[in-house]
Amino acid sequence: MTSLQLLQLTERGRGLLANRRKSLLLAAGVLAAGGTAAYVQSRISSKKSDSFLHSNGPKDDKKISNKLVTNDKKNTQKKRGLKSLQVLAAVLLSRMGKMGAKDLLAMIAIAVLKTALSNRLAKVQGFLFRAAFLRRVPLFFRLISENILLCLLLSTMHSTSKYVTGTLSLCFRKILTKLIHAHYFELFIKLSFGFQNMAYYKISHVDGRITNPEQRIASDVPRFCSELSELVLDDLTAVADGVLYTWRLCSYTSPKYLFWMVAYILGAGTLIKNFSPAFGKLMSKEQQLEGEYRQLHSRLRTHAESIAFYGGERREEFHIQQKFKTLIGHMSTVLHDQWWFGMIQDFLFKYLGATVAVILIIEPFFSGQLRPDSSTLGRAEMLSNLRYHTSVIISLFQSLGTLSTSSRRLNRLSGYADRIHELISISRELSNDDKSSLQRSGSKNYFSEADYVEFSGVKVVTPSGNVLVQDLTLKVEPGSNLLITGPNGSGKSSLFRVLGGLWPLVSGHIVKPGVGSDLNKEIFYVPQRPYTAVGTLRDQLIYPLTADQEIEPLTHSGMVELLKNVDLEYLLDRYPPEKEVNWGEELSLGEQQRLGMARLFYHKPKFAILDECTSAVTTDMEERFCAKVQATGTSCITISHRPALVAFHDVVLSLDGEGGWHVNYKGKDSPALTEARNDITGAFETDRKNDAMVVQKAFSTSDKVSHSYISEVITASPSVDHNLPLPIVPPLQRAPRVLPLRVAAMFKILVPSILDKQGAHLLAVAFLVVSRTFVSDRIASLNGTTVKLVLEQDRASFVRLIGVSVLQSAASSFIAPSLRYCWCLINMLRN
Ligand SMILES: Nc1ncnc2c1ncn2[C@@H]1O[C@H](COP(=O)(O)OP(=O)(O)OP(=O)(O)O)[C@@H](O)[C@H]1O
Repeated sequence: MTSLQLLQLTERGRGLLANRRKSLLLAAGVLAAGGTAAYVQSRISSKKSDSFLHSNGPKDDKKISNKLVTNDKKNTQKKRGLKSLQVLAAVLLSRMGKMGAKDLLAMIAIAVLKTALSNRLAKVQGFLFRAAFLRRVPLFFRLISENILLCLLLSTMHSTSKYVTGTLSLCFRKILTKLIHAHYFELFIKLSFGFQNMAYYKISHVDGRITNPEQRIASDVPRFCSELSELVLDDLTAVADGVLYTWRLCSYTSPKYLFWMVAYILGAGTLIKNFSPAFGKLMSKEQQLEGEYRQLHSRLRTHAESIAFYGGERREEFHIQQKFKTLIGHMSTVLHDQWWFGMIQDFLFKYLGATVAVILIIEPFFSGQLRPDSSTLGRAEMLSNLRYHTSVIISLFQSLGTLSTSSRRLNRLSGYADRIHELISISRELSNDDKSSLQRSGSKNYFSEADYVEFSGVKVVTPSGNVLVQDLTLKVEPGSNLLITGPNGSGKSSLFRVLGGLWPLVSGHIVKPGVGSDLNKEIFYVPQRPYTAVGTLRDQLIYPLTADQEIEPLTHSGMVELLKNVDLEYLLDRYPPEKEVNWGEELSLGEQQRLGMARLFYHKPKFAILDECTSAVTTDMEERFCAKVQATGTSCITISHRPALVAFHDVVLSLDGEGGWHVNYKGKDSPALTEARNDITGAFETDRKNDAMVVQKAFSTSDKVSHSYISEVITASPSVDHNLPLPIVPPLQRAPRVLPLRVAAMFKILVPSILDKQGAHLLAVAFLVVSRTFVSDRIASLNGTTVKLVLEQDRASFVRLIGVSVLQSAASSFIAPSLRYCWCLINMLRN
């Protein structure tokens, strides 16, 4: 122990052993008192819960059961959060691969290097004191250069650690996002079948347990990953610091210091744990509200045109403002909780901890256990040791503090972990449902494969439990065409949701082509609300295939042919072939529907489900489309309210909206169907008229009305005399204002804005920044005074100084979190 060589034992110091005994006794007393207090507290709480269980009267029972349920809920939620965190950590560790392992190893290396460099820096700074005290100029300059080099290395380590934390967080994000996407989108393979699990659809449209899954994927995952990797780095650094500084401290003086420190940290940690708000729950709710707020904005964007035509912006703004207000209210609560809790935490672990550290280092000099040598060299050594060991003990306090606050950070992380884990589990559960509906071929309700479509005893039930169709039994042979009619909301589209596997098949048996293969190969769905994908015109036609999935690549002449079928060939002149266009915004609704029809001609499926997909196109186009589809050998299953389409179908299924249904077969029980077809097809072939032509003709016969109105307006308007000179409007002129007037105008704007909420916060920030500078200056001067008092052995002044130091610690621990709080409030108000 070289550092002790210059610190001699005094007369009073000889009673060190006796003092140690006293300290041990005191420590044992503190522990016993703490244990008794904890025991008494646990007895009281168990008595309370006993009294909950053995209460009298129904009112009491209700209160008690409510309380128990709330407590149980809180505990289960907390436990569930921690369990989710464990699961996600295990997933990340097992899947992070070589890159993640490299990052983790780099983090460990950085943590060790940082600790070693900081330790060396503290030592060099101690040596600097000694060199200055002994006036050894060359040594001083050598130490200064080493100091600069160490600072450079430390700053390099700092930014490298930030970089590695970022890459590790990115690696975690990739793993989690891939895992979520796997359940959210991907096909699963069963025997030779693949089957779309469509969890992305079911989560939002069927299941209802998760709202805003996109918020969880796009916001919760990155936040969780970056906070987790930061926590890993901080804890690794704290462990490396803790190990090295404990060893350094034990080699400097008795392990009693360490004991006191650990006792202090444990005590403070327990105190803080009892105060800590439920940050996990708060974070989870914040993300939920953020998601809801974001969703309202994306709804506004999607329906901007309709809202603009309705002039509904006030109403939409009101909704969005309400949601924003709720979000801001919650965020203010979180900020407020973080503020007061950060204050207590900073006070106990940072500032008061540093003061306790200084007392532990200096106290032996006053108690006489250690005394500086009276020689100049002895004093210089003492200064150097004091400087070094003070930073050792402060760093040790900080590392222990970091470790003890990890539980709070884990608690916060568990909020995110719970939401992510829930999304993964529900997606997995929903995809497993699909698997089981395939596997249940022995049971009553299942899908099987054939080249026709058949429903046997199928029941269509909405996710909310309403029965739309009861025991439907119907067969559609290839080459036959089915028309489905019925009032709005009777379940026409829902029948296809069940056929396509979007909604579960609760009862009955469905036979269809392409079970397990891509549904659109055999049964192609053309919806009423057209969908245009991101990409070129060619991409629209081959959707959902991509260029590399095409079996027969679509040539330019093929594209012309497809577009001609739906009168859209002009699009080829309007848009260059490679141009990616926002088709949903640039094409009219009818054009989009026609593009959807052209897509059907490209895929040439066995069955086409046409769900009112021609509602926005002209009737002649609709008829031509139906004829063309049938000519290509595709069987149509059409939902339509237009009687003209009856002619193109052999079977009509009518739903009554109350669970009942009725089937009419052409030529069998309804000759009207055949007649209608003959009539309409005849008209279609002989006298096919464009709707636009019909409207134009009708309009031209009534042109009297329109002309009379226009001519009335023209005759009522005053005539313009072109020779009359126009009046000259003088340009606006402003006399330049004098400086005092300009300053006064500026104050007129500034004063009210300073007096409003944001101005008050800005003033508070300015005040806090000035206070922080003042307090930092006072603390620096206190450190200098401490050394002076040790040299002068002025114990009374030292005790006073410690009192002042505690006050300043309290001030510092108020200032830093308050600054953060005010700054966040300003940002929130600015948003
Ligand atoms: N995700 C859902 N959750 C609960 N109910 C739903 C859901 N989707 C649809 N429904 C309900 O199911 C009923 C049938 O809807 P469906 O879309 O099948 O009607 P439709 O017969 O096609 O009507 P339309 O002729 O207006 O297109 C409606 O009352 C609708 O409100």
